[in-house]
Amino acid sequence: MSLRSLSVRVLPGVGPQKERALEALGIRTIDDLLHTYPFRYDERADKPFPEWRDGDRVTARAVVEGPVQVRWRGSKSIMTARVRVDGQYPVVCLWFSQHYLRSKLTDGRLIVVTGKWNEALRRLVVSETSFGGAQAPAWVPVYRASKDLSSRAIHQLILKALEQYADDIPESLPYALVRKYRLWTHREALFGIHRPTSPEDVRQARRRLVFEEFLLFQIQLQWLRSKREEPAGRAQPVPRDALTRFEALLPSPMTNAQRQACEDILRDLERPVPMARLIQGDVGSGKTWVALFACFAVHLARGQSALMAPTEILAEQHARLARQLLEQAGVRVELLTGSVTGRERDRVLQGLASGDVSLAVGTHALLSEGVEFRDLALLVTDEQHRFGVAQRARLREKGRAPDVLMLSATPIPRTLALAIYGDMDVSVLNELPKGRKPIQTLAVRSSEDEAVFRLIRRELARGRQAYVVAPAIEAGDRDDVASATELYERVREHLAGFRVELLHGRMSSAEKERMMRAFRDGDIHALVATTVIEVGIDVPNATVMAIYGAERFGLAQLHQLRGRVGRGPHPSYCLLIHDASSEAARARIETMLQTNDGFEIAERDLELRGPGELFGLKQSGLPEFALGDLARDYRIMEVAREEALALVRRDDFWYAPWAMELRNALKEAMDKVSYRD
Ligand SMILES: Nc1ncnc2c1ncn2[C@@H]1O[C@H](COP(=O)(O)OP(=O)(O)OP(=O)(O)O)[C@@H](O)[C@H]1O
Repeated sequence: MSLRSLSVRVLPGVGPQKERALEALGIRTIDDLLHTYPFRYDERADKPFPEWRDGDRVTARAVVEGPVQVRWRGSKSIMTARVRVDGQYPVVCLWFSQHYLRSKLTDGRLIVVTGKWNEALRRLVVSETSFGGAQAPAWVPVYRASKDLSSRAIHQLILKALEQYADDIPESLPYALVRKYRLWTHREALFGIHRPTSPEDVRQARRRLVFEEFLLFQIQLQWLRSKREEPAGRAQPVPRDALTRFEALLPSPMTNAQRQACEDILRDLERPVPMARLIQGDVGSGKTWVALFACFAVHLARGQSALMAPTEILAEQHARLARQLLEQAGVRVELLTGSVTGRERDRVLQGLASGDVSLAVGTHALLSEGVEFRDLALLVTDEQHRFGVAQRARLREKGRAPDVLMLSATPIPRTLALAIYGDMDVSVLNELPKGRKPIQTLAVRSSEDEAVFRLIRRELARGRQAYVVAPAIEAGDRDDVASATELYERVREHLAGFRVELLHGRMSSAEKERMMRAFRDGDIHALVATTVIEVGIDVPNATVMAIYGAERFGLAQLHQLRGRVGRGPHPSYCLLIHDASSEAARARIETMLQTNDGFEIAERDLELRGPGELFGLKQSGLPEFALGDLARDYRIMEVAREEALALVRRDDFWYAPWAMELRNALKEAMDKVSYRD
């Protein structure tokens, strides 16, 4: 009999009413019940007596010092006894309706009592008693309850089900996995999570159940991915020495992380399935070089690449770098954006169609009508362009199932990357190029921002440039602009003699781009801006990032903004000007002062805010796990992913008996959750 089809009605004491109450909590079967997990455990602190406070729930070892008295109020009994706690403190214990314990409370007997301390009466109202010196369970699971069903009632039902059906709980994981990771069996884990005798029980039980949960999730992702890989791509004949030849073009050596990512890409290109790889890099870690290597390798294999940026100015920036590095090796690079028109556009289109252009750098314009490649083999895009089905179809028309490389400008914890992009392979750039000067981050109270201006003036006088970011305002654009304008006036006063400009969200994109260009070219000394400052903009001469209202920004945003400086040979500064009063705001600023590492910051962000909040992914299919926690359990996610990959690659996974229970669990999970494409 499968517990998945056994109704909770089989349990003694569950009639129609309880059945309905359980159903309201989503519990229909014994299997549902056993997999209803506690959301916390109430710890029974074993505090020494002098620390007991009125109302505390405490557990104590005590010796009975007689006399035991029982009084009756109607049908209810009240029993009291004098005991000595911890061998020293005399206390009166009180039991309601537990007179049946009387015969056990013999003089001099050691008992362990748990109850609530009443300071005024100096009495402990006992709810649980154990004998023989055994330790009472220290952790009591607490379940999400409803008004019809208390946590305690749910726990009782679960314990009954566990006792009655323990032998019918199947082992869902293949034995080899259970052994390899020394996991508890499914049955042991259920006992551990619902009836722990120590924190270690809960830890082991969780480890096993989270692994299983993540494994099921990853198998689904891998399965989706294998479907996606069905339309065969092609193996690209990249020469063995491609990486060496690329490195010879560079002004300085690649970081180890960059080289590793390039090797990952080479391996992908050589496989006949289309590449789907995400480059996860911290700000300034040099993602563009890696992307350009991929384009170069494809060029050597006689294919064409397209590199798509979210804005024209970023496309220009990439095109310039691509020309600098690759043209000397005979790679023809062209820029194609909305502003490229007329004869110039015709010339570029012709080059793409004939195959003379190996690398097209541009914006969305690359996808528009009339843009034809002779043989588009690689598409490099920004994370923001995560393609929908329609776009993918359009691309397929332009090339034959091209390889795809995606760049992510926001470091996110690896776990989350795996969870969100589990259908892609991930390379991480967690290392900055040598010779970067660390950015000095300082927190300044807004009333003391004179110091900020002193520092900016000093830097500008040295020929450097500065960004000043105006506070983000939730109320909307209008206030945003007003506050930015106000700040702009102040900055102008303080920086008299320098050229200061204002950039805000209500300017047209052409105006914004013009302004950014002027800043990039050094024609503007200080740029006051709302958060429209481009992600990814690379102005190595800028050395100050002053952020007003820093308490209102999220950690990821602060880190992105800070990443706009420290990109050249000069020492740089990030000034967080704030009026932080809330605990959370202070924690964010503190984190920024402590570390420059984007991945660490992302982890902290996740801890402080939770994944749903951080990425607004509630609707977009980031699954919510019953037990697993992406912030805490990322290692388990990594292992689960490897194992899932290995499993789905085995032909017999889909029919062999050893995987039957796992397939059943998978089917159940698939029925419950639906994923985005
Ligand atoms: N290994 C390296 N050694 C020295 N300089 C490098 C190296 N790799 C990249 N650079 C340079 O570092 C700067 C930052 O690189 P890039 O713009 O690719 O960063 P990024 O990873 O895209 O970061 P962001 O997301 O902050 O824009 C560029 O000027 C680039 O030429």
